[in-house]
Amino acid sequence: MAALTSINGGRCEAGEVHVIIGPMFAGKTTDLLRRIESESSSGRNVAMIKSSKDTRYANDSVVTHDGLKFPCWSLPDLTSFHHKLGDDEYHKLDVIGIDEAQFFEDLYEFCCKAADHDGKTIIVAGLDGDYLRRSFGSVLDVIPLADTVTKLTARCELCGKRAFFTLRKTAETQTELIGGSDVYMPVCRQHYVSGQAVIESTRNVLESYKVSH
Ligand SMILES: Nc1ncnc2c1ncn2[C@@H]1O[C@H](COP(=O)(O)OP(=O)(O)O)[C@@H](O)[C@H]1O
Ligand SMILES: Cc1cn([C@H]2C[C@H](O)[C@@H](COP(=O)(O)O)O2)c(=O)[nH]c1=O
Repeated sequence: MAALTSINGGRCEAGEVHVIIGPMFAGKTTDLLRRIESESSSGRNVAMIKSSKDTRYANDSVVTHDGLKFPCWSLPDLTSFHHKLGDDEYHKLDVIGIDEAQFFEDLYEFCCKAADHDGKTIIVAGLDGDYLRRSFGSVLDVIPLADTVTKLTARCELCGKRAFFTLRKTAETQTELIGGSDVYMPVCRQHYVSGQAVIESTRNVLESYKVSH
């Protein structure tokens, strides 16, 4: 506690890190908004940040797949947040929500500084895995920093069972591809494996067609 007290310039405040993960459509943004609204109703000063890479819906709001909204800072990185807000406003903040956390390369450094040194509560929502079920960005890196981790599930679009994974329906192969239900669907394990096989064989057919024409 002595170390925290001195780090915080005499204020005896400990920060917190809470992480919400899961596939697309699992309710990560809905849960993040609910927690931020509840903190705000308890009188705490809150701010929301989302990645400026996500150009779906509004630029100045975090929006759920059901259309719920909350005003936010849309930023290319998290390091610029303190500077953009200014010292006075930053120091007044108690809680910071981060949506689309997979797109922030500086997530780990930001959470360390904000929670350990500045006494903030950080609530992070993002994809743990990409469409190939590989670790996405730095989301899994912040789990060792976290007080709590919540893994949500969606409903498999093909059978209605619990969905743990996100299937990309198109042939594009880059990791980052912004989209909603036009490009992605949540699926259970069985339908991830069968769906991925169909998409890969379609991609191979398209590739061989390109080579021969
Ligand atoms: N297959 C699905 N499974 C669960 N929810 C779905 C599905 N398709 C659409 N939704 C809607 O998406 C909402 C969750 O949206 P959101 O919080 O933006 O999710 P996330 O941030 O995890 O992508 C649900 O409340 C539900 O109404
Ligand atoms: C699986 C996967 C997703 N994305 C993108 C698609 C969306 O723009 C966001 C996720 O949004 P949500 O709030 O979780 O619905 O990430 C991507 O770029 N690459 C992927 O593999």
